[in-house]
Amino acid sequence: MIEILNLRKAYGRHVVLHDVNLTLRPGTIHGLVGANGAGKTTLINCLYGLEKDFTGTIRATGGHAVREHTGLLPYEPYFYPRLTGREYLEFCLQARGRPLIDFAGWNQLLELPLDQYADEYSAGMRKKLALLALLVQQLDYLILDEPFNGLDLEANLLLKAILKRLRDRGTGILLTSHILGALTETSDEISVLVGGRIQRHYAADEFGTLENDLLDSLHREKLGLLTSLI
Ligand SMILES: Nc1ncnc2c1ncn2[C@@H]1O[C@H](COP(=O)(O)OP(=O)(O)OP(=O)(O)O)[C@@H](O)[C@H]1O
Repeated sequence: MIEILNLRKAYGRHVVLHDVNLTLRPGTIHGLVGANGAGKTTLINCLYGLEKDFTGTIRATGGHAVREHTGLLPYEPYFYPRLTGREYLEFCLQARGRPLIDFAGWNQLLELPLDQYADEYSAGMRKKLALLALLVQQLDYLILDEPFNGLDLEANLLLKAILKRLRDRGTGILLTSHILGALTETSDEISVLVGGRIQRHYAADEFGTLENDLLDSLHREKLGLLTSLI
């Protein structure tokens, strides 16, 4: 289990995260939803150790550093120039001290041209390669920032199936998405981040009210305007 307790992060005088508490359990998909600028990426960066300057506690059971057993899919994966997809996968395994494997079986899933330069891939292919690199590492936890964004319909459907299978095999997954349906279809629980605060935590049997709650909390005034217009 990974626990975030009373996380507070500021950039200068701008407090971006206010006393955030969140738990990521093994065998669970935890969705994180929030408007642009709500603080999702900052939360992920603190969780993964990419931001150091925060207060609060982030701890994994067993006393391991979160990063030891956790993979991150960033919003926009970056690849060094002149590195093929295959070399990137090999680099990721070597960086974790894992033995090299034959990627052929794994690549039947995502069908990437592994011998082309990764920085010449399309946006969707780049996301698939970053995902494939996480899959081959067989990590205990995954943090996925907008994994569905940029993927075609086929890959979206496949990714949902992959995430559910990983969850059933015990992986704990933290997932952000602006596509509410993608979150409610895959997640076991969803936290709503508003202005850097966890506004509410929803269990799966409460997802039915989530869309209307969000509409009301985000757009109450506009909904009033809509009623007067239409
Ligand atoms: N390096 C930084 N320096 C200063 N302010 C930052 C920095 N990174 C993020 N912020 C601010 O922190 C707030 C939260 O940003 P963050 O990227 O975490 O939001 P987000 O929920 O991931 O948004 P989006 O859905 O648009 O990706 C924003 O107001 C942003 O301007």
